[in-house]
Amino acid sequence: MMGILPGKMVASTYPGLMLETVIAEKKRLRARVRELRARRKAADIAALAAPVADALLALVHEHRARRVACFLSSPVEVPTRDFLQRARDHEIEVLLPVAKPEGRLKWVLDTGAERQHPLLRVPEPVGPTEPGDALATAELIIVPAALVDRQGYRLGWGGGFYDRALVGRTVPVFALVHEDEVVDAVPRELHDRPVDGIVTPKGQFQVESAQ
Ligand SMILES: Nc1nc2c(c(=O)[nH]1)N(C=O)[C@@H](CNc1ccc(C(=O)N[C@@H](CCC(=O)O)C(=O)O)cc1)CN2
Ligand SMILES: Nc1ncnc2c1ncn2[C@@H]1O[C@H](COP(=O)(O)OP(=O)(O)OP(=O)(O)O)[C@@H](O)[C@H]1O
Repeated sequence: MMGILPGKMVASTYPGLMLETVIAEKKRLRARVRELRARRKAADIAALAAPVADALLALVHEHRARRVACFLSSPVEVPTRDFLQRARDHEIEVLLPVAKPEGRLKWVLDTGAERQHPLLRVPEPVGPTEPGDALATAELIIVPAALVDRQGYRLGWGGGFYDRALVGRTVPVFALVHEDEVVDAVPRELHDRPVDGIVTPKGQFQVESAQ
């Protein structure tokens, strides 16, 4: 198999795959997840809001976190707004991401105000961005994903936003996905780092430790 990066290998659950193959496979999987998500019915997604809020709140309490990072779900993601409302009621601060064009995330404390991102198909919070490395002030980080595998390797939407934001983080990071988005193996590149746990509407799971 020849290509633009011949011979560059990837340490992965897909041993021996060329880097270009991993990238193509990630692309194929993202398209597949997009397709499956587009088929989900709004009522089915709405029914997940309360159980997910329970699961996330339990996680926050378990970690005794007073400030967490989460995200404003799109209409096809696991819904987060019930959780955000309950976090507000419990005086738990939630940092929400704003995607900047250079590929970085900025963080805004949740107040309930939001708007549609002008280019991406996701909502974003409205409010002042927190200064400095705001994510470093979160005691627990909940991240979106297209897929996550049982070792905690996640596939995002290819922007590298979370890959960059999570470099060097030491607090627990949990991926929030639909139940059928937890898979056996996600293709890995060297920059990919596993999350510590997974939350689905069925509850939370610790990931299997890497072999
Ligand atoms: N709700 C949410 N907010 C988020 C993200 C996310 O994945 N979900 N992000 C993650 O990096 C950042 C924004 N960057 C993004 C980059 C690409 C796509 C994207 O291509 N999305 C797909 C599928 C959308 C969906 O499932 O609703 C698409 O537009 O086809 C989305 C967000 C920060 N905020
Ligand atoms: N730590 C990093 N620093 C700089 N660039 C990075 C880093 N991690 C990943 N990238 C770049 O980001 C791009 C997307 O990476 P990848 O396909 O793993 O994204 P993803 O995990 O799907 O997206 P996200 O992290 O936004 O959820 C790649 O071009 C990659 O080189």
